[in-house]
Amino acid sequence: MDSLAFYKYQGTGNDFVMIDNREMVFDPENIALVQRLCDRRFGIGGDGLILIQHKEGYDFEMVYFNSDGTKSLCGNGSRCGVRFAEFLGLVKEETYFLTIEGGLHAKITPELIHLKMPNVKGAEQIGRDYFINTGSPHYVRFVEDVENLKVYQEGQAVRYNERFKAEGTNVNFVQRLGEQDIFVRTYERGVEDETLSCGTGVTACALASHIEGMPSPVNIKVMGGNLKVSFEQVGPNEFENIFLIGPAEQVFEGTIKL
Ligand SMILES: N[C@@H](CCC[C@H](N)C(=O)O)C(=O)O
Repeated sequence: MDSLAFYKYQGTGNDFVMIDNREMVFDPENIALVQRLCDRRFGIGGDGLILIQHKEGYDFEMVYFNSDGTKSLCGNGSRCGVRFAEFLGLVKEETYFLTIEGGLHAKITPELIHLKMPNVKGAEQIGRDYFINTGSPHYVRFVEDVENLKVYQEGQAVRYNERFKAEGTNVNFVQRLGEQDIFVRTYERGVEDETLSCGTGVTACALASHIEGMPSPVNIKVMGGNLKVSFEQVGPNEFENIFLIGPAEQVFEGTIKL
């Protein structure tokens, strides 16, 4: 293989290199290649890389890598993966596909992807902050002025503290804007920087906002656009029927020399 065909997708500014790997043209063990393709100077550039593969019992399998080659559940990446699967002709109005967190359902419209997220059990309160796993681990801190916050510095201070430095955590800063509206900025582990949007992150922020009294659905402004999260509370800090809703689009396609 001396060149590789790729597509580029973005979901509210969270951007991904997308590879049609139904013929296994890309070795999922080749982490150095994931890192190189995600590099914004020496490669294509992206917050992550996604392989779309055949999988029996599912419409497709989505293998997600952060830009450093580590794996986790990616909400925006899943929404973009569904849009790419639609482009490939694998799915139409709805889909059931395999992720690192098991099978997920999604509904597809021309404008939006409605992704059904894994159920959430438990939200840990740490002082006035929260730690919630929505498929990926998320620290949530409520702040007064998120626009002027030093997200990189404040995010790193939590991500590399004694508790989180080994496994890592994503760190979200949330400002309440209205009755059902919040503004979120996220420092992502695995990218080790602020990204313009994080789907599992805004999901954690919507649930934390609900614990603080906000009803579902929660409208979320992020640096790269707008998302919505709806959910049902079924027990103390237990949530089901969680939907992450937002746009996902193809930006360009190309071929890269290997
Ligand atoms: N951008 C993602 C989250 C990707 C995983 C995260 N960086 C981690 O390693 O936990 C999203 O949209 O959910």
